[in-house]
Amino acid sequence: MNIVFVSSEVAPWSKTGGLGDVCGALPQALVARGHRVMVISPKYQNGSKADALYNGALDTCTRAKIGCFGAEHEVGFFHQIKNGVDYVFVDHASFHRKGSLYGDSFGVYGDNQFRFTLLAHAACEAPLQLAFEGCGDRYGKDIVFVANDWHAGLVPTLVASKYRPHGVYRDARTICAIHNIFHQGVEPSTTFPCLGVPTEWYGALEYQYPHHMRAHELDEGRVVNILKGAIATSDRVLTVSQGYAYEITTPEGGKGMEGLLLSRANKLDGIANGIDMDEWNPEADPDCAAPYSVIDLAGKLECKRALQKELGLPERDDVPLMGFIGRLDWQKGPDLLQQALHDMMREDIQVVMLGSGLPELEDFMRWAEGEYKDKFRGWVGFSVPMAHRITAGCDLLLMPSRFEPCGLNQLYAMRYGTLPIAHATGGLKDTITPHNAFGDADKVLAGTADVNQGEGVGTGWLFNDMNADALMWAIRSACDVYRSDKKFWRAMQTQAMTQDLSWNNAARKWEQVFEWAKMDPPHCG
Ligand SMILES: Nc1ncnc2c1ncn2[C@@H]1O[C@H](COP(=O)(O)OP(=O)(O)O[C@H]2O[C@H](CO)[C@@H](O)[C@H](O)[C@H]2O)[C@@H](O)[C@H]1O
Repeated sequence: MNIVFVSSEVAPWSKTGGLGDVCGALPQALVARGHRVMVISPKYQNGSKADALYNGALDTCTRAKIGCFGAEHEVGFFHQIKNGVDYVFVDHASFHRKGSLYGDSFGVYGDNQFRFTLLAHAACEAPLQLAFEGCGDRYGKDIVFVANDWHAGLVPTLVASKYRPHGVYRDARTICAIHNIFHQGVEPSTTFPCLGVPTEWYGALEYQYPHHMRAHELDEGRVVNILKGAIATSDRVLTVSQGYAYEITTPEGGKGMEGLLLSRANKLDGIANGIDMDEWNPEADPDCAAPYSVIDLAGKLECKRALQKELGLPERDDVPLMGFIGRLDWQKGPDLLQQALHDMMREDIQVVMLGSGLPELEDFMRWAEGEYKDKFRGWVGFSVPMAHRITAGCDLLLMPSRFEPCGLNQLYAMRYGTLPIAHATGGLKDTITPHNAFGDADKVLAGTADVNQGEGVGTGWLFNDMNADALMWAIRSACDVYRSDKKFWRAMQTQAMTQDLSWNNAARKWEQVFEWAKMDPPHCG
C-alpha cells in the first residue's frame, strides 16, 4: 500500500512528545513490511542548532499554491529518505519562528489554525504533485492517509469535500489517528470560511458547546472543531490503545466527542504503540554510563550510580531510585506527586523529576529540590539524553497520568528493566501487567512461565484511584519487593524486559486496519 502520514511533529526533526516518536518510528516499521510510506510534517526553523536537522532534506523545487484565509499562499516541499521512508517537510514562513512548535513564552501561537490548515492542504497536494527524482512515481490517488491529531485533522474533511466530489481520491481512504483527544483545534465558527473547505460542509466541522460551557446568555457556543470534522468524515478512527478507544466513547474521556465516536464505534479501533528498539536499547545507549541486558544487569547498577552522581544525590545502591519524565500538565498528573511529596519523602527513597510545562509545577520542582536536598531532584527542561539516563538509572518510573492514550515512557522503562508505577488508565492499564505476588519467579527467570496461566510475576504496579493514598500504596508495595525479595524483583525485570515491544507487532495491526478501510466504500464524499 501507499501510505501517507500527516503530522505536526516527527522525530528526530521535531518532537514535543509521543506523537513525534510515533510518526518517526511507525512508518519505518510499515516500510519494513513492504509498504511505501511518506510522512508529511512542517519544516520548522527556530534559529537554534536544531534547524540543522533539516540539512539532509533537499528542495524538491515543487511549489503548491494554497487558497485559504482569504489569499493564496505558496508552500515548498523538502524531501529526505531515511530507512526507506519518504519524509516530506512543508516549508512556509509561518513555520519559521523562535519558540517551540506550537507556542512560546507568551502562550500558544494565535495563528495555529492557519499554520495547520496550510499543512493539511499541502499534504493533500503532495501525493499528487511530488515525484521524487530517481525514487519512483508519484504516490498518486490510491493511497491511505493517516491524519494524526487535530493538526492534520482537516485532511479527511478535505478529501471528502474538496477532492472526492471531483473524482480525485475516490480510491483513497482516510484514517483519523487520535493520540490525544484533549486538543481538538477549536476556533470561533466565524473562522470557517478561512479553512478552504466548501461551504456546504460547514456542518461536518461545527460543534456546539453544551449550555454549562458557554460564556454568557447570548453565547450560542458555536465553534469549528477540526478534530470533530476528522472523526466525522474519515473512513476509520484509530487510537493508540484499546483501553483509550473505549474511554473516549465515555463522557469522562471523550471531551465532548463521545457521542460522535459512539456513533462510529464499528469503525473505531485501538492499537497500543510500540517503541523504537534502536533508539531505546539498553545494550547500546550512547547516553548511558554502561550497557546492560536482561542476561547481565550489572551495567544497570553502574547507570544508577552515574545518575546519582550526576544529580548530586547520595550514591547508595540500596535505596529505590524513582523517576518521572513528562510534560508538566494536568494530563500527566505531576500535581499528584506534589500532593504526595511529604509522604514520599518520609520513605527511604530518592526521586528525580524531568519535565517542563506549567510554571507553578516547575517552581514546585525547584522548591522541592531545595527542601529535600538528599532525596529529590527536579530537572526543569526538555532533554532527551537525560530522559535516557533516568530511564536506565532508576529502579522505578512514576506515571501518575490522569488519562494516558498509550504512553511511551512506561514501555521504554520496561525495556530498561525499570518497573513502572502508574495510574490504571488507558494505555497504561493495557501495557503494564500488575505485580502478582502469586507468580512463579523461578519459572519466569527460567523462561518457562505461562503468563496466561497466572504464572507471571508482573511488570509494574497500577493504582486505581487518582489520589495520594493510592499512589503511596503502590510506592510502598514496590519498595517492599525491592528490599525484601531480590529474586522476585529480578523476575519482574525479566518479564518486563523480554516482552516484544517492537513496532513490528503494532505495524501488523495498523496494516489490518488499512485493509479494512480499503474494503469498505468511502464513508463520505
Ligand atoms: N522533559 C522531557 N525531556 C525529554 N523527553 C521528554 C520530556 N518530556 C517528555 N519527553 C518525551 O516525550 C515522549 C512523551 O511521550 P508520551 O507517549 O508519554 O506522551 P505524549 O503525551 O506526549 O503523547 C501522546 O501521544 C502518544 C503517542 O501516541 C501517546 O503514547 C500518549 O499517551 C499521548 O498522550 C517520550 O519520548 C518522553 O521521553
